[in-house]
Amino acid sequence: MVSFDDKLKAFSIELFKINAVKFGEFKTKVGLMTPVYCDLRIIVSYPKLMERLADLLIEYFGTFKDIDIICGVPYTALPIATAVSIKSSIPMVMRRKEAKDYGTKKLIEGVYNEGDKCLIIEDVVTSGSSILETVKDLTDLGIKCNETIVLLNREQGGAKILENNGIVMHALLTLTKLMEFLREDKCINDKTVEQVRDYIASTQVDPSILLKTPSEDRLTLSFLTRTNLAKNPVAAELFQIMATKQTNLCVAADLTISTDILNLAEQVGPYICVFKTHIDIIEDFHPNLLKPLQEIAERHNFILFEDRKFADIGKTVELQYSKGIYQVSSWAKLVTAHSITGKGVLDAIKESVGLEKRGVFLLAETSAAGSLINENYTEATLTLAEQYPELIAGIVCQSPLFLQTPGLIQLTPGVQLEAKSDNLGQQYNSPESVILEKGADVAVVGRGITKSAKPEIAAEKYKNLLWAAYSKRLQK
Ligand SMILES: O=c1ccn([C@@H]2O[C@H](COP(=O)(O)O)[C@@H](O)[C@H]2O)c(=O)[nH]1
Repeated sequence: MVSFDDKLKAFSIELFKINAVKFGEFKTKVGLMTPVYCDLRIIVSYPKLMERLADLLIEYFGTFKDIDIICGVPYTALPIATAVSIKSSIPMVMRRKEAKDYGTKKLIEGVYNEGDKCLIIEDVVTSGSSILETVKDLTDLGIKCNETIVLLNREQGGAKILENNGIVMHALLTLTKLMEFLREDKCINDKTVEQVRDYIASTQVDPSILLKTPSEDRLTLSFLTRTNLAKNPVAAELFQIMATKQTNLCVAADLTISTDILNLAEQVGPYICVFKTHIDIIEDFHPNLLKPLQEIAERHNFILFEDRKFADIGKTVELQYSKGIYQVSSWAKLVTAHSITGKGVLDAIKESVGLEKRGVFLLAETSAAGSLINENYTEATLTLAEQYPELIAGIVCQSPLFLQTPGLIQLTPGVQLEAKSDNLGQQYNSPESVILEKGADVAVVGRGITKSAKPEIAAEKYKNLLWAAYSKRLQK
């Protein structure tokens, strides 16, 4: 008789053969490098393999006697849960990621009763946050979720995080076990195994981060937790950079000579998460500036942000964003826009040619004294932002707005230690006050750094002050 381990090994090798598990150098959706990539969505194209997976999950889990329903974590695990449901005859419910905006607005489809015990099915677990999101929607309806069965545990801390939230994880495979099977079969070599092992050790997720539920006020959630709540991909990348580099400092590189811009990027690169430009103030601008600037951004892991403040009719914004000498859409992952002309600006940025991953910060308030923006305008700007969840990375503002939308980022300019204002209406707050009182996630510092004799030392100082204030905010 074939042992369970032998069946699991044969299944693992099949996964490798269909490229559901790959080894090499891959970029994750938040821009980090990983030596192993698992894409289990592909199993839907291999019905026999899907059937084997369902059989293995059922055999591994053992008795279903205490389970009333099963639920797959959307989307990859939905077909897996369907196969398990058919084979085990345990009814399934289905979770929507977003409530429909018509009809019943139900988040959980299917038949269930309050008090039902639900087994959660997932394909791959890293931090466990997707499982927790599904569990939250189920428990809100009175369904009990204490166990999950998953195909692959990436061993990056997810099991502990789930345990902290009262969920026991049963994993068919760990990354270690999978690599063992593949090495035995000579699909991968010792060096690959070493690389993945080092990667696992260096990318452990902090188990304390997901103790709080994602619906909490954004000011109480860590940037790492908020990575999973961001709907815009650049916002997710930015949260990840902030958490990894421990910086929420954006430098405003308002310099007018190309070499000064490049020198500044190099000097402050290690301390910032965002490099904000006004590209049209550069006197000697030539498109040749952009490649080295992007190279520095890549090397120091920060995001290029053109503070263009688009405000024209859609057609003109389309041209300003993607044409002309600056070709902003080809290099700036983030841009700013005014909401004054309404939807057209956002439709233009969304539809234009350029980088695939792009995000917009909408300006809802300004740091300028005597600004004509009023409360109604700010409110209307937030309503407009809600209509473009996948495009809007965040809001530029001066007060703690959108507290219940933790996937959005608050960017606050007007930060300096030395001055309270300049002679043209700019108003400054201290790093501590913008984070703790004004609700900023990312603080923009321009002249406080660029006018300093040693910008790298000033940047390090602002970085430390801003991060300390953010850490204090989390402990409140
Ligand atoms: O309300 C706003 C929106 C944008 N800014 C920009 O931030 C920097 C601030 O530079 P400092 O030298 O720190 O004053 C600058 O690029 C502005 O265009 C802002 O100040 N206020």
